Amino acid sequence: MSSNRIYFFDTTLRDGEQSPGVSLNIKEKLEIARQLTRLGVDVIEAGFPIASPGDFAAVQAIAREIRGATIAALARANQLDIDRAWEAIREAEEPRIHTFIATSDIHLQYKLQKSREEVLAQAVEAVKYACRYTPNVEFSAEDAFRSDIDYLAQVVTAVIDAGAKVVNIPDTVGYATPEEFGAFIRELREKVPNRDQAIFSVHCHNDLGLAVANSLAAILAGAQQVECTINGIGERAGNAALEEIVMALYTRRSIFQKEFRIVTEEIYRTSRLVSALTGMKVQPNKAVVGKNAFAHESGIHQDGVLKNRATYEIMNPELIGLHKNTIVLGKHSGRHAFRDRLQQLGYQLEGEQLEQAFQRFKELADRKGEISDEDLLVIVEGEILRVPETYTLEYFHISSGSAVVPTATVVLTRAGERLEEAACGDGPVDAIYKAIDKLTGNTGCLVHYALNAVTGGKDALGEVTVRLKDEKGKIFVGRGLSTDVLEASARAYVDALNKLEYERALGLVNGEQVRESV
Ligand SMILES: CC(=O)SCCNC(=O)CCNC(=O)[C@H](O)C(C)(C)COP(=O)(O)OP(=O)(O)OC[C@H]1O[C@@H](n2cnc3c(N)ncnc32)[C@H](O)[C@@H]1OP(=O)(O)O
Ligand SMILES: CC(C)C(=O)C(=O)O
Repeated sequence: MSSNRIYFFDTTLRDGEQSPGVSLNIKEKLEIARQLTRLGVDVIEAGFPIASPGDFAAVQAIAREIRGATIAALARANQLDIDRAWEAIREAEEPRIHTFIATSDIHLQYKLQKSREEVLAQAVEAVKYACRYTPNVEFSAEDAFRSDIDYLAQVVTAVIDAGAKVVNIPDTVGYATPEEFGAFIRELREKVPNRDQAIFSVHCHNDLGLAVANSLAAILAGAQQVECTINGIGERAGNAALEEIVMALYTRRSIFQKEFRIVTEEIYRTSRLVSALTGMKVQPNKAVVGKNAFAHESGIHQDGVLKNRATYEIMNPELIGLHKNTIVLGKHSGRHAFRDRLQQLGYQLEGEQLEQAFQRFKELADRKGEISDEDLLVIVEGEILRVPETYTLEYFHISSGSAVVPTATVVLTRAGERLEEAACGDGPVDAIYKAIDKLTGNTGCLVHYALNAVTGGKDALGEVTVRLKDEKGKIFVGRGLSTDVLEASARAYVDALNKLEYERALGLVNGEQVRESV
């Protein structure tokens, strides 16, 4: 283990999925795990297997398929959680059990209702128990930063003695400031006599917008692993954003002098994929991956960049995988040019997937003319993420205006059967959704609807993201893309329903039996 090496522990699929309104199915989780592997993360925290049969199945599928990264599963400090975590990850190339318990007095008193002695004993017991399955055990002291540092040091020393190979020090509620957190990690390390027998890790939340700054301060203070998520998604205000930590380490390498194995050129693609699948848009001014991160709007800046990029750019956009392209793709382009551009964008589509994406590209090019890389990415992501279609949108007709009740007629096919219904609504989208509900018998409710223009101009593609909540509260994200926003809205809704049907078919909705194959 090089002392200069920083290990990236990605928890997009666990803490990231704890973002309100986010729910990923197995196919989506696998797709993200594959991309995280290409990105070069050291550890993928695939989920919390005890949480639900769906979580268990997703962690197991990732453990079975992914090679080249450690696969971690979260478990509370008890035998049932640890057994379940191990069962899910046992087939991984490099499995890791990640067990945790809180160490702050506020958590002990109110949440766990246990004394310090009891929690210390439970932490040690859990680590010893997990070590019966694998030597690769990580222990997290939840709410570590608000814990008494001498007690925390006692717990950390004891779990290392019990066999933990990684000890994680979270700022669970994002309370720390960088100077404080750096000093905290430094002091803690000094107070732990067996510190050299484990990797020290940090896990920072972003409640005060300081998660990345705190993670970097911890690295300077001796932390060797950082836990983070793509686009910084996660519980409440989110986690430290992986892409920001990586680019800070790279761009300011004279300060940090750290090595890591992240392939920076995969950052942009990973960010897009996670945003597309979770339905969580990246804000335009977000560092590194925001739409405006490399855009220069004002004259003085443009003049400077034209003369020398370094005047206003501290990072080369190509470093994160953002390429400018001069070849125009449009309705006269063929499969070779299409496939070639996809390869440049990092997608290797073959066979049926390539054909479907190509057909979709042609349909859009017919309506839109020039297709940009942004448009292409949306098409490809849609294709990769497509679940088997229970319902296919064939046709819809809208009657709407300022003085009429909006009415929609929708035609879907289900297993070759043509289904037709009409409904009125508060607006045209509402009317379409009511007609689809009648056709499919959907009783879930729409909890989120967002319309986003993929590129600029009046022929911009409209991308609609919806979140549909079923009777048990499970969320299904659907996406639709079209130059016509009503069509994009209809497609997004049908996509969400198809995902719901897909999970039902797998037996993962409402805690039913889990089927073996995914
Ligand atoms: C900081 C973090 O991000 S931690 C991870 C948070 N993630 C999640 O919670 C994922 C989703 N969670 C779930 O699906 C559920 O909460 C489950 C399945 C894990 C547990 O569900 P339930 O058994 O119904 O318990 P519930 O969530 O209501 O309460 C948590 C219980 O775990 C206990 N607990 C909390 N943390 C720990 C821990 N690290 N070790 C042991 N016990 C713990 C609590 O004290 C409480 O116990 P009690 O029932 O004796 O009061
Ligand atoms: C379980 C731990 C690592 C966590 O998510 C936190 O403390 O925020």
